[in-house]
Amino acid sequence: MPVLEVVGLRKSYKDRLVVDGVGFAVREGETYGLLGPNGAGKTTTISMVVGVLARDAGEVRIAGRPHDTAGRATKSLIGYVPQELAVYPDLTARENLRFFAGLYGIRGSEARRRIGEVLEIVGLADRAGEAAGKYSGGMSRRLNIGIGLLNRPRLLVLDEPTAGVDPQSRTSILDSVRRLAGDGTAVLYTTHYMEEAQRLCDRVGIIDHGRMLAEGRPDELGAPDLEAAFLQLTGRELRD
Ligand SMILES: Nc1ncnc2c1ncn2[C@@H]1O[C@H](COP(=O)(O)OP(=O)(O)OP(=O)(O)O)[C@@H](O)[C@H]1O
Repeated sequence: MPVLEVVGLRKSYKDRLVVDGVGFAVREGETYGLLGPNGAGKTTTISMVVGVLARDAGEVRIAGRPHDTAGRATKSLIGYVPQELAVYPDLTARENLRFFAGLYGIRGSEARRRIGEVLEIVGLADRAGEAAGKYSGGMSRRLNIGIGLLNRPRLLVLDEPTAGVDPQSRTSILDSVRRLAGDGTAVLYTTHYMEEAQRLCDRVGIIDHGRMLAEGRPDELGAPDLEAAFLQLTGRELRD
């Protein structure tokens, strides 16, 4: 059974249909990339998947159970890292993690253990005592991912985790994703970077104008590489 199953997702803003019948599944240990140009509907899709945005139609199942915005049981299986950073600049990385662990109801020695694990995974263990406001953009992004990992999610959802970060943080983020997937976490992420998706993703879905145009392993999409597949499918380069 997939960790995530999405069927027939639909969303309109006023009269504009921005997500139009999107469906896909992500299995345990699988990294699934949702690819598409600006405005394709990626963020809207994953916002509905995690439940921060109400859907007009469609179904989301997590580990076989229906996921609705009030469903605590399925919510606790998801780690969500949005595009915008959500860390407190005056707190250290460790203090940020402690604060967010508290929100998840993780306290005391369990919180300490979990925070230690997370800092290790995102490669910030040796900088954990520094104020988050002093971090580079890439380090802040890694801290944000760490927050999404505190509850040991079975599904990790990342919105453009490597956009605009320095090469070192990018490598670190991709290593973290590989390691988490290796441990069985299902990873759903969006990216603009085709070459990155080609290397990292077990499967990708190409989305444009709110529709899923193609889906499969990067080498299955019938073009020399993802960049070419994208151009064939949409008639456009990825970044217009
Ligand atoms: N709150 C909103 N109200 C009205 N329109 C919206 C709203 N949020 C998004 N849209 C529109 O819906 C479409 C899909 O947006 P979305 O953010 O999902 O795209 P995206 O693929 O994630 O793009 P990007 O790569 O730029 O983040 C866009 O045309 C956007 O302008």
